[in-house]
Amino acid sequence: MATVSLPEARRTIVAVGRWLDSKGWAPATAGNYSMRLDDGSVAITVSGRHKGRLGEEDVMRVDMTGASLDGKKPSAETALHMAIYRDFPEAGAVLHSHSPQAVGLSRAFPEAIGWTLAQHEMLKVYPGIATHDLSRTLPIVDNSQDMAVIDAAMAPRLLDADALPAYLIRGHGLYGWGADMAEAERVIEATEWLIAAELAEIGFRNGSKA
Ligand SMILES: CSCCC(=O)C(=O)COP(=O)(O)O
Ligand SMILES: [Zn+2]
Repeated sequence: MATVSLPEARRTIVAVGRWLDSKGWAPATAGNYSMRLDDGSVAITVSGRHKGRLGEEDVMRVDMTGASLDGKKPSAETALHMAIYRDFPEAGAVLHSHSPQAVGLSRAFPEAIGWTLAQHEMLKVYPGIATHDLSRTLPIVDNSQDMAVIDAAMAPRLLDADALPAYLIRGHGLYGWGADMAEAERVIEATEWLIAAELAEIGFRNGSKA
C-alpha cells in the first residue's frame, strides 16, 4: 500500500485538481480527491471548494471513519472514499471526476446497471490487464444524497474478481482509484476516454457525423 506524508499529499492533490479542471472534469465545485497518509489517516479535499483552484489549506485530514481531524468540513462524499480504502487495502489514492460524457452516458441509458467495455486497447491501462481481447463492465449505480446507499449498492459489485477500479454514479460522475495517485490518474483518464469513445461509436452507428 502506498502512503504519503500530509505535505506531499497536499501538493499532489492541488496539482491533480488543476489537471482535472483543465480536462473539463471538475466544473464549479464538482469532484473530490484523497490520498492515504503514512500515519493511517487520509488526506481529502475540503467540501465546496473549486477543485481547479485549490490551495494546500483546502486539503484536510480525516480518520478512517471519515471524521474530520482538523475542524474543517470534508467532502460531502468522504464516505465513498473511505469505502474504497476499507475494501481495497492496496488503494492509495481516490479520484472523482464530473465529465459531461460520463454523466451523459449514465443518463442516456437509465436502466443500465453497467457499461460493457470490450476489445479496446485502452483496457490495458487497468492494473492486471495485458490484452485488448477481453471485456470488462464499468458498474453504474443510481445517484443518492445518502452515501451509505451508494456504498451498499456498489460494495458487492466491486469485490467481483473482474471488477475494474472504477464505477459510475448515474447523473453524477465517475470514481476511480489506484495504488498511488499516478495510477488513479491513469484509471480516471482511461475510463473517461473509454466513455467518450463509446459515445462517439454510438453517434457514428446512429448516423451522426464526427
Ligand atoms: C456541484 S458538485 C455537487 C457535489 C459533488 O458532487 C461533488 O463532487 C463535490 O462535493 P464536495 O463536497 O466534495 O465539494
Ligand atoms: Zn460528486
